[in-house]
Amino acid sequence: MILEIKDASFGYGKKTVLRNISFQVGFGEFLCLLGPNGVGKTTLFKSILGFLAVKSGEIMLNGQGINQWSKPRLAKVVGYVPQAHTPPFPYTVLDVVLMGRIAHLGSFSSPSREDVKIAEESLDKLGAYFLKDMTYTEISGGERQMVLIARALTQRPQILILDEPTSNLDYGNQVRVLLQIKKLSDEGMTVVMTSHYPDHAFLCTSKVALLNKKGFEIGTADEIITEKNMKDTYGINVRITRLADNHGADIKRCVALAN
Ligand SMILES: Nc1ncnc2c1ncn2[C@@H]1O[C@H](COP(=O)(O)OP(=O)(O)OP(=O)(O)O)[C@@H](O)[C@H]1O
Repeated sequence: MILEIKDASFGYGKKTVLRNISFQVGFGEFLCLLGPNGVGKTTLFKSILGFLAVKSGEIMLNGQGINQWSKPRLAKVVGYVPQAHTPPFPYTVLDVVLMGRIAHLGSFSSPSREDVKIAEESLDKLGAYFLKDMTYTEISGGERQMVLIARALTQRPQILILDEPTSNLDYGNQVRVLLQIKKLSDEGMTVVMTSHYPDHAFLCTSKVALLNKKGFEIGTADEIITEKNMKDTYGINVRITRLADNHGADIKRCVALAN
């Protein structure tokens, strides 16, 4: 799926949060959106999801403006992983993951055996199958995050939007989840996520967009994650270092300096 933002401005009522943003993410691309707290990352996502109208410009999916997409049609193709939340009812984990199939079910129909199989496979892919029969309100924040990602995978979307998908995860699960998402993008899914960690962008993404007071910039991780850009964006000194992985491939890392 191709997501295209054309000279769009975003905001609430009279308040404009982001101005004149343009970018494109295509089949199999994985875009990481970096930027400081409050810069407008979630606002951009709300607009892509159709929850918030753009103030000007256009958001297109496969060449068609999203205002021409019906809500049910959008719900089938766009998967969204919000920051972890606690629902008011004590559903089982499997029930929460099965909610990812809702857009594919007819009115009043219940999930089929195939739907349950897809939901179980999604949990399994993330190493979270053991949570299946637990009560969603009684698992940890990180476990809930895994369940929300499994719910989005169960939807089998064409584009996956993730708002800080690793924010509650331990060090190992952060890497496992990112590599799993990268696998989906390698298989052709379009992925857009936010992160507060430049290293996540180095690890798995094909494009990086940087939002800061100076504006908006997009390119490869190597082009965008520079010592100057990180200083301009986060106000801290960093050093970008290189090392080799177990196969000799080059990996970059962004290291914060104490001075
Ligand atoms: N419903 C709302 N009505 C008015 N202003 C809002 C609303 N939601 C967010 N904002 C404002 O829009 C700006 C951008 O907020 P947003 O949540 O998009 O930032 P963000 O980049 O996702 O931040 P974070 O990294 O902290 O999650 C902030 O100034 C915020 O106060």
